[in-house]
Amino acid sequence: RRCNLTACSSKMHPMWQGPLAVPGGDRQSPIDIVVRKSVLDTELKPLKTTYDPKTCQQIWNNGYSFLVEYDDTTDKNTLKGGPLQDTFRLCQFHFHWGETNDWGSEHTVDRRLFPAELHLVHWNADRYSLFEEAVMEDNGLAVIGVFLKVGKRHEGLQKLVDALPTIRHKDSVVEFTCFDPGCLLPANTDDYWTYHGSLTTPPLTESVTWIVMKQHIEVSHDQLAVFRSLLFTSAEEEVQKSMVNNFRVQQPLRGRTVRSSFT
Ligand SMILES: NS(=O)(=O)c1ccc2oc(NC(=O)c3ccccc3)nc2c1
Ligand SMILES: [Zn+2]
Repeated sequence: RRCNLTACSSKMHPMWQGPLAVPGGDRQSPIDIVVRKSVLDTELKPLKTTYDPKTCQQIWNNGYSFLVEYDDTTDKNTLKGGPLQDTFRLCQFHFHWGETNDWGSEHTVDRRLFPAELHLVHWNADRYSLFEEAVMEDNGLAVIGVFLKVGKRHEGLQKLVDALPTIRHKDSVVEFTCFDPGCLLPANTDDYWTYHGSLTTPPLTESVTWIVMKQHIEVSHDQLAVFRSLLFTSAEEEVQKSMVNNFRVQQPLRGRTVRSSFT
């Protein structure tokens, strides 16, 4: 079970002890997806992703998670279809995880926790010219969420895992090329839930169309353990803090409907 709020908040990074909800925020993320309350929408199309591994640029520790960043100045990495009317460009992907395999995901499904969650962050390139503009608009961003379970080793993830010890501290950056983010998607991307929400870390802006995959991916215990070897703190800080429990607690649904692309 996810630790109760007090236990979590004592262990959680200060950032997550901050505002649990944005004042007046009525579409905050993450949420618990109550499967039997989700509504089938037959208009929802299959997702269409096109990613070019050559546009991968760097991997860095931003003090909340580690990010793999892509060149988003062209239409080489796009997300279309699903609930989206426009073409969205991938700018980065990152993860959230716990200190143990018992919790770590941001979204939950019928209160079920996963040890980690992948977020592929895209912005609406049909209407805006930069992420920074799109992040302020209610149809500006689309984030694909993929749950991770502990099981067999994920071969595609290993190249990324091997780079983590080189970015242990906050603000460390290394060049990272030729990585296909598509290898982190589950085999079935036709089955997903979608709802209107927000970024789950500051600035918490309510500009995200969330697309949460029903099918999870598997990574090995050892691969996930390397995530936990990262640090929230920069090299200069005297007290080093392990980067774990970098998830936000679930937010009120506030009457929103979660749609499903499947029955
Ligand atoms: N956990 S989350 O909701 O997916 C989430 C939360 C907070 C985020 O801030 C950013 N910023 C950029 O990607 C960015 C990209 C390009 C330039 C500047 C910023 N992405 C986020 C995703
Ligand atoms: Zn995230």
